Amino acid sequence: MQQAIKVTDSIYWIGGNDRETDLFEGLWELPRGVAYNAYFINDEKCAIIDTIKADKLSAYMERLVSIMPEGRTIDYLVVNHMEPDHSGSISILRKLYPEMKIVGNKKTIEMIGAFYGITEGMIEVKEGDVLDLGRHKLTFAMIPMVHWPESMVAYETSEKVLFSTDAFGGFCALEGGIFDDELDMALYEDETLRYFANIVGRYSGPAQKAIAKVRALDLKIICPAHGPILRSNPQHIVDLYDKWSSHKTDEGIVVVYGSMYGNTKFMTDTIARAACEAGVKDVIVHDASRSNLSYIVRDIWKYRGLVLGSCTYNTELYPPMATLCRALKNKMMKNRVLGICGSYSWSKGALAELQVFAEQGGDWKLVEPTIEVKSSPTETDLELCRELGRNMAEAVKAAEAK
Ligand SMILES: Cc1cc2nc3c(=O)[nH]c(=O)nc-3n(C[C@H](O)[C@H](O)[C@H](O)COP(=O)(O)O)c2cc1C
Repeated sequence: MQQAIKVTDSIYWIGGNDRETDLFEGLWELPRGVAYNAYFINDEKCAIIDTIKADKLSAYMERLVSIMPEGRTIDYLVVNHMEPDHSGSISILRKLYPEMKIVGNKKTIEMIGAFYGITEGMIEVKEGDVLDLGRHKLTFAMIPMVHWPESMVAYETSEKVLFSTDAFGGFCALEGGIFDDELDMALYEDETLRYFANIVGRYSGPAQKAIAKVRALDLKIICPAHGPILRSNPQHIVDLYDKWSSHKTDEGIVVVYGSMYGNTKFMTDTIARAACEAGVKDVIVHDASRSNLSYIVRDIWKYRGLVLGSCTYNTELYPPMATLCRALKNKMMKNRVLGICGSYSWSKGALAELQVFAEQGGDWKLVEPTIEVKSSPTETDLELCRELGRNMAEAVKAAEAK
């Protein structure tokens, strides 16, 4: 039977690792899996923080019963977030522990009714309310839109533990270790950024408000809903989320191309080479057709510069490039520099759409020249590509100097 893992003398991890789901939310690749964290607090009253995705319930239940004291029941289920990777087992838990009170805010309670048809046995909490378990006391704070409207966190005052829901979480199953000091956190950081950029990034404004609340707490341990538990240096993850949600970027350029026969790729490779020759070390090239969108968005979130190059396809932007532009617009990114180029053979189309994206797709400073090539780039076109590469390099360096 799977065992609960001790976080403190009375708090236990009862979550599960998912290495079977290929795509998180049906979209984002999970080559290293994902963890759904949930916690049990043993006190005069027993409480659970969150449930788990329904098909991972068996590991969760094994861990729970491994630590449940004899003759006790679950008094409270705290629901910090209603996304079904955390809420998916509420109905079964309620059947197993019919006396268990479900604790959530007004929006949580509405959602529990809508998702699971449960309307009885709820405790509604508001900002600052305290749930008394005995020695442990949970104080609730609302963090709407990090990641859903009902998202909230619970801070346990006696042990200074924050149950932070999706905030400060990341992709990657917990590989043996579950605490930051048991793992090579450098490996987890990329997956945490990929999670942030794709799941939370759009809600950077709300994330900043949540971070301001967290900064006011005396913190010993952060227990997020995904990714490692942060106990050796919990401030580090807060600093990372703060950096990413305030749109602070590293010096570097992401180059993404959409190309069927290599002509547009020739242009973007030329731009990438010129940027490198102009002194930018981090130049990352993605093929929009082949890189999973989540990796492209992760890298774009990290670096200040972005170059988009697309061929024209049936009068429009090449479809994977259109998908990327749409995703980036949705993210409402700020403080970035952008270079664009396009190719066509008769009607044009791609570059015009990239120009619209440059104007309406976020806070992008357009770097000249924009380049449009008929079929295959000439030496004159390639010289313009080199110029764009050099100008991009200058722009990302100048932005850093500010
Ligand atoms: C299926 C297909 C559809 C295309 N549709 C258009 C189009 O509507 N208008 C246009 O000007 N060129 C169109 N083109 C031409 C390409 O955009 C052009 O040849 C471009 O240089 C190809 O770039 P690539 O080598 O990077 O794929 C199309 C090409 C293909 C293969």
